[in-house]
Amino acid sequence: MNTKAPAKTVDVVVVGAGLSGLAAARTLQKAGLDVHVIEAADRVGGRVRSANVAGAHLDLGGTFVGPTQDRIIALSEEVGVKRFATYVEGGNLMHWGGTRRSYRGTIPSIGPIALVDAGRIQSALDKLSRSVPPGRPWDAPNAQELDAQSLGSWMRAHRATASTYEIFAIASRATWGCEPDELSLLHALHYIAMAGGLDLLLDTKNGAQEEHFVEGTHEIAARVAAELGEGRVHLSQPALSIDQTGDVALVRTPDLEFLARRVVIAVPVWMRQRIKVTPSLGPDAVALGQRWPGGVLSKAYAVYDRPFWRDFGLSGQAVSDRGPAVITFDASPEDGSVGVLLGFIGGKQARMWDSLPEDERRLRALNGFAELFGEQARHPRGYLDQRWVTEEWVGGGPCAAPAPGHVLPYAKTLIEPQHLIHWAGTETADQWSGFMDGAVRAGERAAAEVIAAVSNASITDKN
Ligand SMILES: Cc1cc2nc3c(=O)[nH]c(=O)nc-3n(C[C@H](O)[C@H](O)[C@H](O)COP(=O)(O)OP(=O)(O)OC[C@H]3O[C@@H](n4cnc5c(N)ncnc54)[C@H](O)[C@@H]3O)c2cc1C
Repeated sequence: MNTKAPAKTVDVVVVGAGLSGLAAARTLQKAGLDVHVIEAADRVGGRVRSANVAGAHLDLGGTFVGPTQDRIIALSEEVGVKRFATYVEGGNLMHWGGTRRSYRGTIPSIGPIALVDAGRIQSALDKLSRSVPPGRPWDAPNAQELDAQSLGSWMRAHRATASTYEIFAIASRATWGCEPDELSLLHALHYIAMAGGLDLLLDTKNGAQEEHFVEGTHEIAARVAAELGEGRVHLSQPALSIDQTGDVALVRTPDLEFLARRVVIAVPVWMRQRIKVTPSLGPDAVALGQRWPGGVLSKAYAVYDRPFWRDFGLSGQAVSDRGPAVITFDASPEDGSVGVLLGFIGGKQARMWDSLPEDERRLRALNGFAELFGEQARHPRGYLDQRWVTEEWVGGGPCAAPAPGHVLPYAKTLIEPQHLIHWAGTETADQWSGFMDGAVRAGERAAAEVIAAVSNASITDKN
């Protein structure tokens, strides 16, 4: 017997309550539309998630923001979530080729010759990225040639030294959750262009890691969801199917049905294929969902009585060629009342480490912290890790990592509306795609599309 309530007639259904879907819903509601959000998981936030461990607040997914990320900053300010500067005082550390050294700045000091070589590759990548128009990678000169190469093969063709290659491999693991050989060069360049250059992308001070949020990033999502009002966000309700007939879309979840004038889909691009859409999206749009997989990026957090590394003049920021965490940050609260080390584990290291049992993951992560910061790091008062591939409705992160040859054929279908369906999600942004800022921008852009479409339809109806 079918016990479902009768289909509810609404203006817009938003699929996915990550920052993108929530930003879309907020904009649509402010424009006076009747909006409902359906979310597959039992919580809002998607790739932003928080936890409290041993007195510390931890951001398990999206964490940092920086200059030019205006939309996430504006949204956080509107809902009253405050920011503070990431701790950067003192020396950074690197564990490289079996030895530990201190350095300042973003590129580790692996010796003068290696430093020059890393700078050369960075300049060349930055220069090439400026030839890729944000939001239109297909318009780049030589787009085909750029898409046919991987970031790794390009570095080899440009005779990057082994150290330079490894530095950019670490950046690739932490940025895209994949190895340089797994990523289309065109995608890497487009991503860099959308961030405004490698310095903005990789730096802490004056870059994307400059600040984090006092109450955590999840609080932004939670407050936007609360603002939407009681009964507007439906948890544990994955969109199963969307049937578009004439000017109405029937959206089905396990327990609910909606008849909507428009639908905004704000799920990770590789999750699109789990929703059955009729009429079919068409071969390229279907292939997009299959050929733009999520990367593999995990996090390990250790909580200490104090940020003890600061006593030794260290910032807590480190790079390691051994891992499992290849990059670390001091993620302590603003008042330093407890010490928090955050380690990023990505790409091939994450694939190996993610499959270990929890006690083994913890042991290896803390060994890595101890190699960098000394024996004290082996004994935290709390520990937590997060493996994003294991999240049923996110299944990877931080963003899409398409292989060589997989950008050009499908990129145009990323945001092309399909009859009554509009696309959001950070992967569809043309600035800071892959970041929380891109998620908010994409949600607001999709909402603007819907508002225009619905007002045009109303004018046509009246005539
Ligand atoms: C480890 C890690 C670190 C990161 N660090 C940073 C950082 O420091 N700074 C930064 O700016 N960004 C960072 N990011 C990226 C950032 O978190 C994401 O870009 C952003 O949160 C994506 O938001 P979104 O709304 O586009 O997608 P998501 O957050 O993935 O939201 C999509 C939602 O759709 C839901 N969903 C999926 N399928 C369905 C379905 N069929 N029906 C209904 N709902 C569905 C999912 O459950 C999810 O809630 C990081 C990400 C990770 C994983």
